[in-house]
Amino acid sequence: MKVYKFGGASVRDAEGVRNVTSIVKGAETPLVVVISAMGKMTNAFEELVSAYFREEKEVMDECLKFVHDYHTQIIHDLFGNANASKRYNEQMHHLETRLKLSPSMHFDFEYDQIVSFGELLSTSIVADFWEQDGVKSSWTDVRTILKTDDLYRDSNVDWSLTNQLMMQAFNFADAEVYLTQGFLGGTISNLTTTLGREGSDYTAAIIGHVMNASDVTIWKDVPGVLNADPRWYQGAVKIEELSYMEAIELSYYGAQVIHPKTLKPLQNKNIPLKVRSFIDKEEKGTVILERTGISEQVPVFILKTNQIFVTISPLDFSFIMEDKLIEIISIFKKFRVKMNLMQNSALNFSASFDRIREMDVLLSELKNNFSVRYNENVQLITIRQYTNAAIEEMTSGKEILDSQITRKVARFVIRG
Ligand SMILES: Nc1ncnc2c1ncn2[C@@H]1O[C@H](COP(=O)(O)OP(=O)(O)O)[C@@H](O)[C@H]1O
Ligand SMILES: N[C@@H](CC(=O)OP(=O)(O)O)C(=O)O
Repeated sequence: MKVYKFGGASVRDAEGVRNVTSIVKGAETPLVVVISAMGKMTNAFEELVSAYFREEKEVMDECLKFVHDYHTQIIHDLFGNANASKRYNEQMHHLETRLKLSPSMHFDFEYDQIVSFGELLSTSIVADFWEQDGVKSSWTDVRTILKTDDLYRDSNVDWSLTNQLMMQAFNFADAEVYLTQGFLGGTISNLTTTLGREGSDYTAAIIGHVMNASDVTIWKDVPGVLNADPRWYQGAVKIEELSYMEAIELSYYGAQVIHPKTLKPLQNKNIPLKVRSFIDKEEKGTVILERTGISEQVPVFILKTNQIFVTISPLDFSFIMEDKLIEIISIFKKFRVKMNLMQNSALNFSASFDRIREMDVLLSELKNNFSVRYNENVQLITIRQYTNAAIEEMTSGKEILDSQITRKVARFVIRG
């Protein structure tokens, strides 16, 4: 069997849904199709859940209207009638009922219960459209078969339970194509969880792993994995073939095209991952598989923007030794800070990480025992297979706050 994953950009409007439908119609079966929330709906749901949590009724209503209008426009364009998707109406009803309850005090829990509707709504619309358009498929609620712990917003998969439930559900007895949601999971008590932002690639890999897929394809708005994000770097070139190891490194350093958790489940069973374009369907894309050596000798550039760069030093002029490191890292772990770069010297520990919601609380906790200096809005640039020319191109005329250079990789924290 095969797994196809379509992200938000591929289903951001009715034309996108039709395009995805035509790809699925031309696909080899048996097939499991994983779909994310439409367009940027997860961001819209994040605003909705924040308003809900703060009990700001007017903002909530505005957000909900935005979500509803966005989807009904697509339904209208697909079916010629904005009220034509029964499954959408049912899910919308569940969402509205949920929003009438008072929120608990657990933001991450509430986040998952509400933001998950992005995927539930999108797959509902697609399922109804496929029914009308003659694509025989079965809509599956992934929360009932992809079981996780209750670490809301970043849940961990229970592989043994998932294996058992998923194998039973995707048995291909009743359908040749299953349609399900990316990004979501469910606890054993049937509460909704999410796998972390942009986690639908990971869902496809989990399904591929459990079902022993022959391959997994993630359909993107780019021709494949390029040597840089084309939105940022003009003249980016496609990489035909990558080893799992290289791909893991790229996603680890922050190349947004593949979610970092995606590669491991596939590598463990030697299942190739294809990255293909839903725009240019003739394009072969990039294949990621077991291979030795490095692909092409082009430098690969990875940019992470909007970073916080913090330098932490003990108040009493003591060295940064293991005990201090443990203390600092425990605080970071508590706030779920994902460090993208770290460095230490005799008296300082520095790290670059993505901004978090509770930034002020994190800083004040660190300040209890350390002196803390930080810069906001910095860039972290990673160059794999760097050359002097590539370093010059990325850093010339810029203020470098920190750098790390190893045999294969050069990394720079740059102001602004
Ligand atoms: N090395 C890279 N190669 C290709 N695309 C990249 C790379 N780095 C970043 N990107 C960006 O990743 C985007 C696709 O990922 P994403 O938007 O997360 O897709 P989806 O929402 O479909 O999962 C592309 O539009 C591109 O701008
Ligand atoms: N909708 C979720 C999950 C996801 O992976 O989406 P996409 O495939 O569009 O990146 C998010 O935006 O985080």
